[in-house]
Amino acid sequence: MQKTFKNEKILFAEPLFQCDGLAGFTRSELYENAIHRTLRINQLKKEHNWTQEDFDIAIRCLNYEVGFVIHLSMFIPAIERLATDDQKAKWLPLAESYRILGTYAQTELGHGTNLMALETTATFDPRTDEFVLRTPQLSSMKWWPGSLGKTATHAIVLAQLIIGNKNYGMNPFMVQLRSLEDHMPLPGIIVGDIGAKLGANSNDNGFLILNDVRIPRENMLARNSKVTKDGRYIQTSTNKANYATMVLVRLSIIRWAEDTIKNGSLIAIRYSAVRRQSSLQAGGPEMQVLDYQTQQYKIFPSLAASYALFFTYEAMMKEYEIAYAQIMRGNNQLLGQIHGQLSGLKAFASDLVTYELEMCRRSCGGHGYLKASVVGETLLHTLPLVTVEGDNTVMYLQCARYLLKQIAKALAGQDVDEPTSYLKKDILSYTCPVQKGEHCTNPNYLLKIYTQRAHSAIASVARQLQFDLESGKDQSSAFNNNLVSLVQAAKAHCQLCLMKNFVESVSALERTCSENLASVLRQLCLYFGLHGIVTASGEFLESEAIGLQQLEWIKAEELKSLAAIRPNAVALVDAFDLHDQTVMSALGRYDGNAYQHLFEAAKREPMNQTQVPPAYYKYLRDLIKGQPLAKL
Ligand SMILES: CC/C=C\C/C=C\C/C=C\C/C=C\C/C=C\CCCC(=O)SCCNC(=O)CCNC(=O)[C@H](O)C(C)(C)COP(=O)(O)OP(=O)(O)OC[C@H]1O[C@@H](n2cnc3c(N)ncnc32)[C@H](O)[C@@H]1OP(=O)(O)O
Ligand SMILES: Cc1cc2nc3c(=O)[nH]c(=O)nc-3n(C[C@H](O)[C@H](O)[C@H](O)COP(=O)(O)OP(=O)(O)OC[C@H]3O[C@@H](n4cnc5c(N)ncnc54)[C@H](O)[C@@H]3O)c2cc1C
Repeated sequence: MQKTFKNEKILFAEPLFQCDGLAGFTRSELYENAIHRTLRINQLKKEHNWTQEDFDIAIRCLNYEVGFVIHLSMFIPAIERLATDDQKAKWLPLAESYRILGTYAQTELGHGTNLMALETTATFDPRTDEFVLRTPQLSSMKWWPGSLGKTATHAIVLAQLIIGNKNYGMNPFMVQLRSLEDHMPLPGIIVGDIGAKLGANSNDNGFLILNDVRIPRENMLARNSKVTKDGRYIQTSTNKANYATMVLVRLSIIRWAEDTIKNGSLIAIRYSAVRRQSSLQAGGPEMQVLDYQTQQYKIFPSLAASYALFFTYEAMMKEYEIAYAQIMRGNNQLLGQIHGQLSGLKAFASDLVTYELEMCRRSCGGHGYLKASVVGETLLHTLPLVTVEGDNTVMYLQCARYLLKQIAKALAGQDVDEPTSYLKKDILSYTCPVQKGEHCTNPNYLLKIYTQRAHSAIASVARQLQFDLESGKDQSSAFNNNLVSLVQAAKAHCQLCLMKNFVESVSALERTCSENLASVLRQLCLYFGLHGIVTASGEFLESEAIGLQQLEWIKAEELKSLAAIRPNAVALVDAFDLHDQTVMSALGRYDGNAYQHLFEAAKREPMNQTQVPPAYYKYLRDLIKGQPLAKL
């Protein structure tokens, strides 16, 4: 799955990267540890001539529990995408050498989704050839940007550009926040951490108030638009190009989701293989809980999702690289496609993973509630992915907006993008591919069912929108009247994408891998397809892609698939080739000694470092001895 990290031994030989000790760290300790880790990985990269890919894999091996995440995943990519060549020549070397530490400051206390309504302003002052940055009111302050609280010396601030009395919309500005001498905030800058979060507390997400902060005109990142000395606004590319960084991060989130669900399914399956509980025959030996059909039903979806997301990330990375290369040459033809695809898939991947991670946690019984099982921690660390880089509902709607455009083109006989080519088909020409039970054992037949369901969902909401408009609703009311169906259509398209990538990737692998491996992957792909239909059976029936008879066959085949996957389940998670220190879980260690590792973790619990707790002397002793308690 993930390229085996040849440098794993080097990384995990150092106590800094051994994860057992993180439990019990305070926020400040987590924060410092994360910074220390990234800088040490950087040193290892130099000492061992690692590539950038090695560096990235090292961070993934640590489950992104590192510092400078936004500096690396947004600040630097934003300079690469939004700056002119001269600006890149100035800022990139400083950022890449950590001489400046950055954040991407777009979201405000009052707005995160609605970028058009961002309140921070950058007003051009032709007298001094500067921009004056201001967060005019409480709701305007930047709020959430990672590393903003205590670390960033610079921010790419997204602000409304004002020239004279005209607003030219959101543009990016490089703003120094702190002195490079003593790290103190510069004049006009009020900055700090926004406080503890549910998870990811090593990250200092911060707030930023800008009180008439002046920056030189050349600090506006001007690849896509610039302001001349005499105050003229010149747009050299679509202003959507200023959104480019977000598209990249949405792609990264799909891989983040893949990484976390691999961890979750590995822990759940390895633990379910060693956990014995109850027996089916009275007086018989206790069963591995992995042999219960219900346990398989709970955790095999996360196993299938791990592989589905791996194949989808690989496919989308290729699609993104093609689009990005064209966009950087000024050809925005694929911008709408890559935005529509990645908006939807980021939302679908993070929704899928947060749901399946909780199922993995529940499948571990009581021990799933211990931090030492790590599944719960992983879930808390993953929960933000349904919100960051675009709230999932909003992202689905962006995807749906793209799909509506595509189906309109298809119905007008125009060309459509490859990912929506199925919309060219006549919606009435579909026939159910599953005419007998054995058809349900062929992923290609299932793919046709997914295709019809997606096409039907998109066509149906497009018709309803048209009907609402023709019956006199205005555009926004018609849209708001159909948001739920639009989200449903986007999800249907995304689930088709995952199934298509899974089927195509397995058929490509079949040409080179052993038949044994091919049959295991085919089985998992089939299960992924069957399970997806069963869990959304209402939509598939509504689309007439299947009838009740087909659903009955599919449900039966899904349960058969569970038994077929069972013999290979542990091997399929071992194939992730994840180091114990990456998984970190006492329940998911390669050696299977879950109880021993749980007990070792309990012994490391700080409260166990003394036999008698301080509370005994304060409260319990007198209580136990029947002596009256002093006034508390
Ligand atoms: C090297 C790395 C190593 C180590 C790092 C370690 C780990 C990193 C790994 C992964 C990193 C992952 C995560 C990091 C963690 C957290 C990061 C979180 C950071 C953030 O959250 S940053 C803030 C994110 N904010 C948003 O996403 C805002 C969401 N809102 C919007 O995007 C927009 O408001 C909107 C799309 C909802 C609406 O846009 P709009 O107001 O312009 O209006 P329209 O809907 O009409 O759109 C107009 C037009 O523009 C097109 N469009 C919109 N967005 C885009 C886009 N992104 N790209 C291209 N085109 C876009 C839209 O389609 C319309 O076009 P049309 O032709 O007119 O239809
Ligand atoms: C851990 C974390 C890290 C972050 N890091 C950064 C960062 O580094 N830089 C940065 O700039 N930002 C960052 N953010 C902010 C993040 O990008 C925003 O929170 C995100 O874009 C969602 O916007 P919001 O918070 O305004 O939610 P809102 O949009 O207010 O969402 C609230 C509800 O309103 C709904 N809603 C909103 N608009 C619509 C609509 N048009 N149609 C239908 N429903 C709608 C949403 O679906 C949601 O249910 C971070 C956030 C988190 C949690």
